[in-house]
Amino acid sequence: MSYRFPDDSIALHTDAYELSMMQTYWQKGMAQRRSVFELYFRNMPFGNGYAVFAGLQRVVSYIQQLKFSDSDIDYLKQTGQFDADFLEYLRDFKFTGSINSTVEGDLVFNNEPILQVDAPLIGAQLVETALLNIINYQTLIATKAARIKSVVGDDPLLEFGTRRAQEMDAAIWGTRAAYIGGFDATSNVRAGKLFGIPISGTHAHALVQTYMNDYDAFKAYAETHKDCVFLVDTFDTLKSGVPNAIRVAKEMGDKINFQGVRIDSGDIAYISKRVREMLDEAGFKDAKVYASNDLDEKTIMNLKMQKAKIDVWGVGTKLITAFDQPALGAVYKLVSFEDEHGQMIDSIKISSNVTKVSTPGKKQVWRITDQSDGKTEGDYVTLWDEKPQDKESLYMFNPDYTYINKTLHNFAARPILQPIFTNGKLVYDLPELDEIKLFSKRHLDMLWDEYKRDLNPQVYPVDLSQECFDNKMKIIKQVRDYVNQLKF
Ligand SMILES: Nc1ncnc2c1ncn2[C@@H]1O[C@H](COP(=O)(O)OP(=O)(O)OP(=O)(O)O)[C@@H](O)[C@H]1O
Ligand SMILES: O=P(O)(O)OC[C@H]1O[C@H](OP(=O)(O)OP(=O)(O)O)[C@H](O)[C@@H]1O
Ligand SMILES: O=C(O)c1cccnc1
Repeated sequence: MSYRFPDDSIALHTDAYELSMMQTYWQKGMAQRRSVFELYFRNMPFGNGYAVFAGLQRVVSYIQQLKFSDSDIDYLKQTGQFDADFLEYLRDFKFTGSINSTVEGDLVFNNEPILQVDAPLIGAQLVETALLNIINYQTLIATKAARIKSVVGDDPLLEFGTRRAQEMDAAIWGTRAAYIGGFDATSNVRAGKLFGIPISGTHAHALVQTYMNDYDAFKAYAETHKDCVFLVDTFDTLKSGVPNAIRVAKEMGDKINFQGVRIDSGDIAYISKRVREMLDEAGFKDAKVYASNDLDEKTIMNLKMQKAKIDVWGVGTKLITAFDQPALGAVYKLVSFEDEHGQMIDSIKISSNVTKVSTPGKKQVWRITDQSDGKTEGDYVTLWDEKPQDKESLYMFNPDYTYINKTLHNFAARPILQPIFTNGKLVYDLPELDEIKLFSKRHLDMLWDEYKRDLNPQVYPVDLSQECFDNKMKIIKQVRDYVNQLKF
C-alpha cells in the first residue's frame, strides 16, 4: 500500500473518534450548533514555574489548509464506517469558526485556557487532535529550551537535536520552538531556510576518522572553510586534538577564522579548563570552547558550578525529545454549548480528583501586572465578557484555597487570548520569529525570579474571578442535583 497520494491532505490527521462523533452531530442536526472548547494543561512541565507557548504558526497553517481531498473521501468510504451523505458533506467542509489563542512566546500556566475554539460543533470537534498534537509538542520544547537558556545565561546556545528527534517534523518544529524559548541557532539547515533561524555547526568525528589523524583533518577543513571550529576529542583531546588544532590555526593564520574547538566526551569540566589554558598559552584567547554530549539544564548548571571553561553549548537529544518529561498533557474540553433554543449552556467535566474538574464557560485569561514595578502578579481567569481592566481594584483569590487572596489597586490587565480566526477568516498577522523570541524574553523578564528558578519554583497564581468561580460552583451543584435524582 502506498503512503503517497498526489492529493494527500492534513484533514485526516485526526483521531477516528472525532469523525465518528462528527457523523453523529451531522445526522442528528447538531453539526452547526455553536460550541466552545478550551485547550489547557493541568501540570507545569518539568516542574517549571512557567511554560512558553509555541505552535500557533502551525495551527494557523493547519486551519487554512483544512480541506478533505478526493483520496481522503475515497479512503473514508473504503473503511465502511461512514455514510455516503456525510462523506459528501465532508467534501465541501471548511472551518468557519473562531479561534482565540495565546500568541507564541507568551508565558502560559496550568489550568488556564491557552487556546479556545468557538465554532460550529462539527468543526470544533474535528480540529481537536491536530491542535493538541501541535501545541502539546511545541509548547513542551519551547519550555524545555527556556529552562536550558536560563542556566546558560548569555552564552551562545546551539540546537543539535535533529538526528535524535522523534522523526522529521519534530526536528523542524522542535527547532523553531527551541529558538522561541531562547536558543540562538540550529544545526538543521532546513529550519534555517524555512524560518530564518541562524544555522551553525562544527564537524563530526567522521571527518577526523577519514583522515585517520587530527592534523590532516583539521588542515583539510581549514583549507576548505573560512570559519573553523575543530572537534578535538576523536583520539585524545589534550594530547592530540587541541595541539593539532593550535598547530593548524597557527599555520593558516589569517587565512582562516579560528573560532575554537569542540569537546564531545570525557570530563567536560576538567578538560575544558585544560583546553582553555592551552588555547590561551598559544595566543588564541578569543578562540571559544564548545561543548556537547547529552547536555541539559542540570548538567550545564553542574558544569558551571565546577567552573568549566565552556563558551558555547550544543544541546540535542535532551532538548528535542523533552527527555525528562515527554508529554505536556494538554487537553481540549467543551466548556459551553448551544442548546436547541439557541441558548449557550456552560458545561463541565466532573472528576473525583478536584484538580481535574474543568472550569465551565467561555473564558478569558488576564495577565495582571503591578503598574508600579511592571512585574507580573498572577493570572486572572474571567468569563469572556468581564472587563477587569475597568475595575478600581481587583480582588484575586486562589480557587482551591480561597483564604489565599489579595487586592490590587494600581494594576494593568492584559488579555492573553487574542483573536486569530474570526468566523473562519484569519484576523491575526503572524509576527516574525525574531519578534516572537524577543516578546518571550520581555515577558519572562517581567516574571519574579521566584517563579523562574529551576528547582521548586513558587507556584504562580492562576485565580478565577468571583463570577467565574460562582458559575463553576453553580454548575457543579446542578450536575450533582441531576445525578442525585437519577433512579435506576
Ligand atoms: N564534569 C562533569 N560533570 C558532570 N557531568 C559531566 C561532566 N563531564 C561530562 N559530563 C556528562 O556526563 C555524561 C558522560 O557521558 P558518557 O558516560 O557517555 O561519557 P563520554 O565521555 O561521553 O563517553 P563516550 O566517549 O562514550 O562518548 C554526559 O552526559 C556528559 O555531558
Ligand atoms: O549529545 P546531544 O545533546 O544529543 O548533541 C548532539 C550529539 O550529536 C553528535 O554526536 P554523534 O555521535 O551523533 O555524531 P558525531 O560523530 O558528530 O559525534 C554530537 O557530537 C553530539 O554529541
Ligand atoms: O555541528 C555540530 O557540531 C553538530 C551538529 C549536529 C549534531 N551534533 C553536532
